[in-house]
Amino acid sequence: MSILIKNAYIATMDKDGTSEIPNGFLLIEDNLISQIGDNSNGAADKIAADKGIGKVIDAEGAILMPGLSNTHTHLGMTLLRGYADDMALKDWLEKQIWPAEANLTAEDVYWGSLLGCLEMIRSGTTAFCDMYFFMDETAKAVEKAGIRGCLSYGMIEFGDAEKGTKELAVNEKLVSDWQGKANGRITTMFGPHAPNTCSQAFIARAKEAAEKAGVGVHIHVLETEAELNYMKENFDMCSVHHLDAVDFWNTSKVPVLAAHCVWMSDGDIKLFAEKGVTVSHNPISNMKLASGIAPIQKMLDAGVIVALGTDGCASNNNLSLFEEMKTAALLQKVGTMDPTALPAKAVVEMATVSGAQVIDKQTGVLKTGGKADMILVDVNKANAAPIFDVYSHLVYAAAGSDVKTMIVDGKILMEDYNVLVMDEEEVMKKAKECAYSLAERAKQKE
Ligand SMILES: O=c1[nH]cnc2c1ncn2[C@@H]1O[C@H](CO)[C@@H](O)[C@H]1O
Ligand SMILES: [Zn+2]
Repeated sequence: MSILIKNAYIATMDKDGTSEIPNGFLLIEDNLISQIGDNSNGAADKIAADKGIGKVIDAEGAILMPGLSNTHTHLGMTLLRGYADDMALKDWLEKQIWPAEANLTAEDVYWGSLLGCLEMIRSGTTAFCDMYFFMDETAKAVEKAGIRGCLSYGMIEFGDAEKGTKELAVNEKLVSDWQGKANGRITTMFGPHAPNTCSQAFIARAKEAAEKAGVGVHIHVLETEAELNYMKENFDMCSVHHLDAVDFWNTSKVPVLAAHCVWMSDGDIKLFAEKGVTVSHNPISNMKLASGIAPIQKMLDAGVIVALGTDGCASNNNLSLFEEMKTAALLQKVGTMDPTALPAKAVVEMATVSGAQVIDKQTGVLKTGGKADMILVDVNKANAAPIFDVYSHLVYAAAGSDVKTMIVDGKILMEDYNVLVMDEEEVMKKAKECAYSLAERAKQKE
């Protein structure tokens, strides 16, 4: 189906082309953007008539921009939203989250993932990178929801080689079953959990498997000072250098996605810049668990690719990248005591272009030939009057709930606030049932 969007304020996020078109149009044919341009001379209506376009969206009063990419999630954790708060990472995982997760079923993860997809559609996220369990279920949810998902299985090996072999087999099956499915909307990665929950040898095996399969790797790294201290005590070096010793950060064959990266030294940052690692910055989770402030401005200055992520819903507690963008900017300013740190446009780039680097390089900007993944942000709202600068509006004043329309891979998933791909009431009902029953089962086992 062809779709023509007209009268939009377009923020293309394309560094090589026109970055803003105040009265623009965009034409989608199949799943690709076939034309984008100025509409002040009424070009759109002529195209619609000439081509006999059936679907025309009048985007007067809306910003048209690339969809946002959430580069670090544990989607099934929507069920644990608010399950355990106000704790440090180690206690939070060991005393609350892992015992609860031990009771998870495939059905739980399906409804939790679908709820996550719904929340992402409603807040402008068209693509995400996930690391969790029962990933077939998340894949099915992504297939149904119509968004883009880059899925990894969270492998935790705890230095047990036999367990490691089993974990790798699970992730390998995910890759062989789902890579490229749903017209390429589903891609996969290997997900060794973290340098303090997996051995160096195991993480090296995971990287090898990823390179063999031609897919990326997704890992937590230097999230807490406790991890840094643990690595120093046991290996006399930080996580980054410990894994560099097995060439883990080499991105010449496959992308490497590192979540959190709070406790990075200047040397670590230089290494990530040279290697081309993508960092997923999760400011809200890092603040909530009091993990610290990642040196993002330093990373950007050094040339590191930095994207944004929410982390799981149990440490955030939502999936809104609009909140994440604002928090990223504010936290960096107060952390460096420099109000010029992480300006608005740089933050929007993190959430769009930079995130797309590891998910699908044909997305993340609006340009001819690119895949048609985009959103309309409603600016016919009190919090959007006036707008002097589109990036300032998106980062400091807008909210996820201002997103009114979403198109992914040329298909409309939400139009004028109506979600077209699932029964919202049913998804919320089932997810709540799963969540309360999971909590009940976890409590009984205590
Ligand atoms: O911020 C975090 N740091 C480390 N682990 C996390 C965080 N959030 C969630 N998980 C845990 O990572 C595993 C994913 O497969 C899950 O056990 C999830 O609870
Ligand atoms: Zn995480």
